[in-house]
Amino acid sequence: MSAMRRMVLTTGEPAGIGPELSVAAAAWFAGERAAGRVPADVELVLVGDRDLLVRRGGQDAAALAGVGVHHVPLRVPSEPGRLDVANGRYVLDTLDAAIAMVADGRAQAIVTAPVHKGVINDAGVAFSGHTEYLQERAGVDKVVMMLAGGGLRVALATTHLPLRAVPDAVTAQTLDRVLRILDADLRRRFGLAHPRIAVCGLNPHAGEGGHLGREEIEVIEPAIARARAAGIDARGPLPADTLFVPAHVAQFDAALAMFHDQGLPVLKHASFGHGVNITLGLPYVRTSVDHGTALDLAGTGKADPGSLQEAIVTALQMIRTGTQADAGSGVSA
Ligand SMILES: NC(=O)c1ccc[n+]([C@@H]2O[C@H](COP(=O)([O-])OP(=O)(O)OC[C@H]3O[C@@H](n4cnc5c(N)ncnc54)[C@H](O)[C@@H]3O)[C@@H](O)[C@H]2O)c1
Ligand SMILES: N[C@H](C(=O)O)[C@H](O)COP(=O)(O)O
Repeated sequence: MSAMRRMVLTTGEPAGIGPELSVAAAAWFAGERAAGRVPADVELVLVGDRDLLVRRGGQDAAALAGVGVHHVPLRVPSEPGRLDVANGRYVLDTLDAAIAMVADGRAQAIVTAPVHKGVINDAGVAFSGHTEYLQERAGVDKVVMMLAGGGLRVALATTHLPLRAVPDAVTAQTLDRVLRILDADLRRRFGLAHPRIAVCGLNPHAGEGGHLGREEIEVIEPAIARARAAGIDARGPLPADTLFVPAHVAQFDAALAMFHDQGLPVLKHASFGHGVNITLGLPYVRTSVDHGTALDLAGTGKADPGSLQEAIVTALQMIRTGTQADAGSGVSA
């Protein structure tokens, strides 16, 4: 790893709150560095249209002088709260620029402000989310979405899928890969020596012994058994409705939910505005906010910057922990 550690922050959908939060994050970051709470050899580079950032940044815009800005031009002018499909491609341009920077070692982490999935699809590009886009661009067969906040870590076996498609996507192969990636990155990127993973069932009451669905018996239990045989401390399948009660939460380091809205409502209830979305299994660190584009708040200055700040702090911790783990195992990063 080069002496300078660099995080790139993609500034997100231009009509949303991403640009103003990114500039606010730049101001906060510069203050943290000046106060010595962020090491002097850590750099933040914003990726987006420079004029847009200056306009949306308001009084924080002066902070742009203290961080790097990698200019990516808007395709058409952008107004707060008004999506324009012509800028769908702009959003992907910012992601591609960030990917190029981690791919050639200029940066160690990507932090993403929120994008609007719908408008990118309306622009004619099939786009499920950053998670799937980064997986494809990195050329890896699987990554894992995990959100952290409020004392919880919740990973997902499936991500942005119609609910109707979920049971077919919960396969032996998927669970095997997800459990291995989750265990490996909890060790390498979070420094947990023995991660405990609580696995949710898919059906109510984890299938009620097969009376409310057989996925637990036929797919999830065998995957847990294979994981355990491989040295992974996976437990379950457990009923998702009670897995998150406070007395149980202390007994595991991460929960694995079977689908998006099984796990994320719990996490967002516990920590909305301060949670972090993390992609595990990439060859670099990627974190993001726990919220979307909030078109209703864009340009008002009322959006809470907490989650983006947490995403930056988490990315930095993950870089550090990964570097220490690699040094300990003789891998050069
Ligand atoms: N990381 C990401 O890129 C990401 C994450 C979640 C959702 N999204 C996308 O964002 C778009 C809009 O999604 P949505 O409307 O379901 O969710 P949203 O998070 O944009 O908005 C939900 C509610 O939370 C409020 N809110 C959101 N962020 C806030 C903040 N920082 N401070 C204060 N209040 C905030 C909004 O005003 C709104 O009332 C969708 O296209 C979705 O896919 C992107
Ligand atoms: N599933 C995420 C959430 O609810 O916060 C969000 O849609 C972002 O996903 P990507 O990081 O894949 O864009």
